[in-house]
Amino acid sequence: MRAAYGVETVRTAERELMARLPEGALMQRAAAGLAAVCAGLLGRVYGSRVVLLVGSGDNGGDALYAGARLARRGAGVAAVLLDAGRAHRGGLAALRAAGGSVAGDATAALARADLVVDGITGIGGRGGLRDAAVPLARAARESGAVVVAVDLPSGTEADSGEVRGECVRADVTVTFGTYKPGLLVDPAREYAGAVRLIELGLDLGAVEADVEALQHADVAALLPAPGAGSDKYRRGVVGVVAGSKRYPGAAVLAVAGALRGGAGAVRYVGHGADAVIARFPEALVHAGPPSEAGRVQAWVIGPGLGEDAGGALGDVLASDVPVLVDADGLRPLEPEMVRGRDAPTLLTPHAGEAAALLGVSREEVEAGRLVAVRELAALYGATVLLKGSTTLVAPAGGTGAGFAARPVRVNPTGTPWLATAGSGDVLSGLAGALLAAGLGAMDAGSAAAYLHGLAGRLAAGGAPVGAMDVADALPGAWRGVVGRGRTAPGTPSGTV
Ligand SMILES: NC(=O)C1=CN([C@@H]2O[C@H](COP(=O)(O)OP(=O)(O)OC[C@H]3O[C@@H](n4cnc5c(N)ncnc54)[C@H](O)[C@@H]3O)[C@@H](O)[C@H]2O)[C@@H](O)CC1
Ligand SMILES: Nc1ncnc2c1ncn2[C@@H]1O[C@H](COP(=O)(O)OP(=O)(O)O)[C@@H](O)[C@H]1O
Ligand SMILES: [K+]
Repeated sequence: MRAAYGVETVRTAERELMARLPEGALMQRAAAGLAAVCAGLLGRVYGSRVVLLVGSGDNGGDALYAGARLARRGAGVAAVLLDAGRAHRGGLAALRAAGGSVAGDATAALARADLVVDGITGIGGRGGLRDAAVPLARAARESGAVVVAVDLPSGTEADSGEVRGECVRADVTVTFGTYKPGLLVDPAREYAGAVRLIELGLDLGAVEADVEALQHADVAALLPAPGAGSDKYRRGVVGVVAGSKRYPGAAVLAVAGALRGGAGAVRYVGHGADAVIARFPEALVHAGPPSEAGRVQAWVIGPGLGEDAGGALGDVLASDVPVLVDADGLRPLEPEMVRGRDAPTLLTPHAGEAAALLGVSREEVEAGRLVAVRELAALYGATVLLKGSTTLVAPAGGTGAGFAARPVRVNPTGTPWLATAGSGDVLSGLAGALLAAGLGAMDAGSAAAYLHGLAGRLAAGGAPVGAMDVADALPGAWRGVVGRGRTAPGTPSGTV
């Protein structure tokens, strides 16, 4: 599990550690790690040109001390100070002592740079870059130099992943002590590039993370495997209420996801029965209301249902088994239809559907995904999986302190190739099968998103794919997770 902690938690842990270490030791650890990453990126340090963008806090201090280390190895290091009177004094003295300088002309220095170190703001930055820093962020981006962000790309919000206005776009972010939520969640994640963690020795073992990301080994441990005593009922029967005369394909895709998710059997209810049977003769189909379709261990309702989702929705929500509500099933959904349920409910909106449920704009949801997913989980008292470029899963909750303390999961495996019609239907079926197998709603949602992302990558291989290709790649993704997860835990390449 990869964990990310918010600013207050990081500051508390840093204070506790600093009290046990000589003064400045932590900043030296950070600067040493930062300088080592920069040296690796430069290849040859001697003779290279490094520009430090230095804000007035400790983030700038890290940049200055790292710059001093590079200057001692023969790099030409120039610091651009945002506020000359407030730059970190010790760091500036160290840079000067090592032969570095303060740049007179920032634009000229940036134009010649091989590597730019962004030390404008870290966890102390608030509310987007201030005016004086904006042209520097732009010039860094346009310089063609490698940009290394210190702790966070300046201009991103550490706790929420929000980006307000101009922001430094980094090739690599060297973060200290722990990941911060903003490094894992879009839109900020996109600005961070590849993220490298430098351990500082913070003691966060007893603290609940704010955001966490499953890794191969975590998912491998969650996925069900049939045993000698298994039969189709014990493996879990999924009921799928999806598709309509207008959208029969959604039924096929949701059933495909459910079958590849390990369901012992799939009961399909709706107007897409002929299409479902033509593609999946193993499906059991039923024309009547869901409550008369026979026993299931979980329901999936919504993909491609069209306008008349209301009756069937009431029917499945009245059941005593887990229910996943997606797409058209979300439209008639009111909080009170979900809040009183004893069995888990998992809602899987994309940003537009989440916006409609919250009564805000889609842009607002996309700009503040963490806030939106937590709000929805509180409003509906349900687990919520918010789809998109970084899919998030928030635990069912109320508004109490206990709720706020539980981590939101972020999926690290996604790929933009998944943004294709019907791929969400596959995800619904897949997550429904995991619910039917007995996984809790958080685990079912996050393991499904993980496999779905991997399947998208496998199917795409760098070229466009359709939703059925993603479904067909699920067994390969499953095998990859189970096989690798037991021997060599790790994330797929290219993800944080
Ligand atoms: N506390 C510690 O023990 C350690 C802290 N470290 C570094 O210290 C950083 C935190 O330092 P600080 O608390 O001094 O905070 P920062 O250096 O992140 O930022 C605070 C400074 O930036 C200015 N500022 C705030 N918002 C701004 C904006 N939107 N645009 C431009 N300037 C803005 C403020 O006026 C303030 O001077 C971490 O991110 C990390 O890089 C590391 O050295 C590791 C050890
Ligand atoms: N930019 C993106 N990067 C990664 N994944 C994405 C992106 N956009 C969409 N996705 C994923 O693609 C799937 C689309 O689902 P959805 O929006 O429900 O579409 P549909 O209703 O057509 O199936 C979701 O799993 C979502 O997380
Ligand atoms: K920074």
